[in-house]
Amino acid sequence: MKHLRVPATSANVGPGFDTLGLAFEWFLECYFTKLPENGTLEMEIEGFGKKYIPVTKENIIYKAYARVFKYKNIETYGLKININNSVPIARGMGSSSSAIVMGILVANSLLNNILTQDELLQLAYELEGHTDNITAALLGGFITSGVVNGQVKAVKFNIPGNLICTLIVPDYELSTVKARKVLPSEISFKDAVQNNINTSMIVSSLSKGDLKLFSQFLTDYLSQPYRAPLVKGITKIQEIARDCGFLGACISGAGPTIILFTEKNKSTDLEPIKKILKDEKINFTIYKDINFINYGGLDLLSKVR
Ligand SMILES: Nc1ncnc2c1ncn2[C@@H]1O[C@H](COP(=O)(O)OP(=O)(O)O)[C@@H](O)[C@H]1O
Ligand SMILES: N[C@@H](CCOP(=O)(O)O)C(=O)O
Repeated sequence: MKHLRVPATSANVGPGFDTLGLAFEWFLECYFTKLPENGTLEMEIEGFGKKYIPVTKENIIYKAYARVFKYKNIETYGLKININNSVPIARGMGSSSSAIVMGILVANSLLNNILTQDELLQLAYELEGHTDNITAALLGGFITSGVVNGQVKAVKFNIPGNLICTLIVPDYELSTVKARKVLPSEISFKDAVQNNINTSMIVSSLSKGDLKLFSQFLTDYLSQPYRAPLVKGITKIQEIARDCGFLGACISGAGPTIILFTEKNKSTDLEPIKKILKDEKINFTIYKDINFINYGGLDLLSKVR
């Protein structure tokens, strides 16, 4: 069996809609091997989604796996795969991208690394539809990405060692498809300019490790104003996040998870934030002191026996 881990990810990082991503030290994990008969599948899932994620060829891990064989015009190898999913689903932590990247990397591994990094990125992007999560899941770190002439391009930066986060994961799901439907087709020039400024300052401050500067440019004018009604508590939490000792708060990916960026070893107070969530009548789980990683699924494949 081989063993693979693919990180969960947080897309957008405030204003960087569809272009910025961060990889968490938090994984979708699997053990897999080739079965003798082509086209067969034996799949088991533990963890989040165990009760409702299909263990059939409809599973997106398998769809991504099969896509690689189709792309290379090779008959799909039989697959036995045991999945352990600790990534909350439809919460804005990139679960679908981790699943797609896993399927592609499993296929690539069984095909003796037939694909280049560019091909891996390209196939993953075509299945997911946006580049921010899949690039972070594949390569890790802090990623800027985009598509030019149909081709995915990504630039990776190391994440400052003193940047960690706290995640507030509500008990309700919000699919990325639904959260994209509320976005407008146009925004004002003023908002576009401010978003432009904020995104470039997030990239430059994070790449230089200047967390103070980073904390001042997290406001998003592209998606958050329209998604706020779907992400309970976000506006009020953002207003008080810095007073509570955090660097700032934003929606993780398409939500509904709220990410509170934190400087390591700085004291923070979650109580006022919990009160806001309580007033909004939200059930949630808080994950404190989550680390980021500078490696991705591409680096995390190992042969265990
Ligand atoms: N481990 C997994 N295996 C198979 N499918 C998964 C897995 N994780 C997520 N998915 C699929 O991805 C969907 C959620 O994707 P999406 O709405 O983009 O939310 P997220 O923010 O979690 O990526 C789920 O409904 C499920 O179909
Ligand atoms: N840029 C996308 C990111 C979606 O991330 P997810 O973790 O919610 O899948 C968006 O904001 O729609």
